[in-house]
Amino acid sequence: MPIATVNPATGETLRTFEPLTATAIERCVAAADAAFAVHRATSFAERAGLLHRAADLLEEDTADIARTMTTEMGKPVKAARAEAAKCVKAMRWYAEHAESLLADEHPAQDDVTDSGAARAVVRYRPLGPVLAVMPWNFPLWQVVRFAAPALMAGNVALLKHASNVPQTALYLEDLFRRAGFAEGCFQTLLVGSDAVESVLRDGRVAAATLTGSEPAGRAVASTAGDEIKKTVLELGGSDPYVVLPSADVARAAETAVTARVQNNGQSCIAAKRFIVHADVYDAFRDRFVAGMRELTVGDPMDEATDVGPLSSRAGRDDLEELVEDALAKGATALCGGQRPKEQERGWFYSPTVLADITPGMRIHREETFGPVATLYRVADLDEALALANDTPFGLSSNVWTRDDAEAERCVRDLQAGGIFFNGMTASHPGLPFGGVKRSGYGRELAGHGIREFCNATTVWYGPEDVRD
Ligand SMILES: NC(=O)c1ccc[n+]([C@@H]2O[C@H](COP(=O)([O-])OP(=O)(O)OC[C@H]3O[C@@H](n4cnc5c(N)ncnc54)[C@H](O)[C@@H]3O)[C@@H](O)[C@H]2O)c1
Ligand SMILES: O=CCCC(=O)O
Repeated sequence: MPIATVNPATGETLRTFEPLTATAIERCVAAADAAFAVHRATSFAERAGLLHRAADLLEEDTADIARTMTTEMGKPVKAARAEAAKCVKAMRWYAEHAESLLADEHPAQDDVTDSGAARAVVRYRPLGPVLAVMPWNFPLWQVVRFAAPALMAGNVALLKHASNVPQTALYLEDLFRRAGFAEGCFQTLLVGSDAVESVLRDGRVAAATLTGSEPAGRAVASTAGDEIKKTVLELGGSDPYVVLPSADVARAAETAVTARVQNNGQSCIAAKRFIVHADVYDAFRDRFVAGMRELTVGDPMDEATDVGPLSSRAGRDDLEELVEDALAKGATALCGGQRPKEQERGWFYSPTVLADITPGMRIHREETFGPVATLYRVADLDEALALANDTPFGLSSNVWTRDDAEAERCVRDLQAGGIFFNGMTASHPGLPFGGVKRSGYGRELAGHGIREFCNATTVWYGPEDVRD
């Protein structure tokens, strides 16, 4: 795929970029290695000062970078501004909390004594340059939620961003440089995915994080496995949204619309499969479908737009094929089910709700990356949980109930990295984020995220080395 800015609302190619040569990549890896030697020795206070400065600059740049994101991948510009604001918040959160999250740990004195030590501590030390392979869907946020903790821990970053968001990728490098991070601490490699393997095999690169699809995760994890390097994988999701009889159905249906179409439906943690108890099915369906029909689809630069185009022609075509397969096999489109007639250019798809889904349809098991919901009717909680777990993915999940026993049962049985009751899944700097099954492994955000790329080092002092 060429490295280019192609406006998904029009299909027009606006800028193209040459990928870095092998020599230029080598220079970047060498710069990362050199930067790590310096950055790892800085104090938490120094790093926090730099990250706060980056947050301030991003806050000032919000309107411009939001327009760049919208131009490159089509999200409504109001959502792009919200994404930038979330990045500012996460930068400040890690600037303020990293030192305490990575404070030395003190094992129980009994264990210290039993090990023969006078004292022992666990210290979190950085690993080195980390390669970040990132997707286009939240082109700032996906990078910042890795970079803020990584830089605070003393690591440095090499970013290989998705090929359709090169200007956002270059903006990020510039942002960290302007904030005062030393040359080489954060670099954008404008390269195709074919360059990832050799960078990851380089002995100076310590680890990799990938957010993206299952095939990309598999490719990066297998190279990293071969090199015995640490990875974190944040992959796809097909999150269930379960509505049970005790729920506030009106609120559940209203939230369901946002949960499905946020980011033009292209979010890993968007609710995708709506599993509704028979007692409240009709009421939920009618409100949900009405809400989906009311959405404004159109120019993502327009402040009134709810749903813009999909990020690429391939993305729109893949979604369309999933819907057509389902319709051919007996699904019913309660709304949408086709491209909107009003948009002649660009890669738009109408907000869609499909009912009468059966296991033989591709859409039952594959991720729908766009504004398409599948709706299921279930007889009881057992059936809801079985259906919720009948997916290769395990990212997050949503349950609407006011019954504590039902909620406890969901916490015990749902196979997912998150369970959100009476609301929709959303990430937050202070809450760990990640999945199980084919959604990947490892965690981002909170203390879990910052420790992923640290060497938890046991420091053991013998009896003759006693200090106060
Ligand atoms: N779990 C999460 O946090 C999360 C967040 C956002 C997106 N996603 C997932 O990402 C997918 C959509 O994003 P996308 O289309 O950008 O994904 P993608 O896998 O096509 O691309 C992601 C990144 O991986 C690179 N890549 C692709 N194939 C590669 C390979 N063989 N070797 C090395 N690098 C490779 C791409 O160039 C890009 O930088 C969806 O499945 C979505 O659910 C997951
Ligand atoms: O695509 C994944 C969404 C990530 C997030 O909202 O943190």
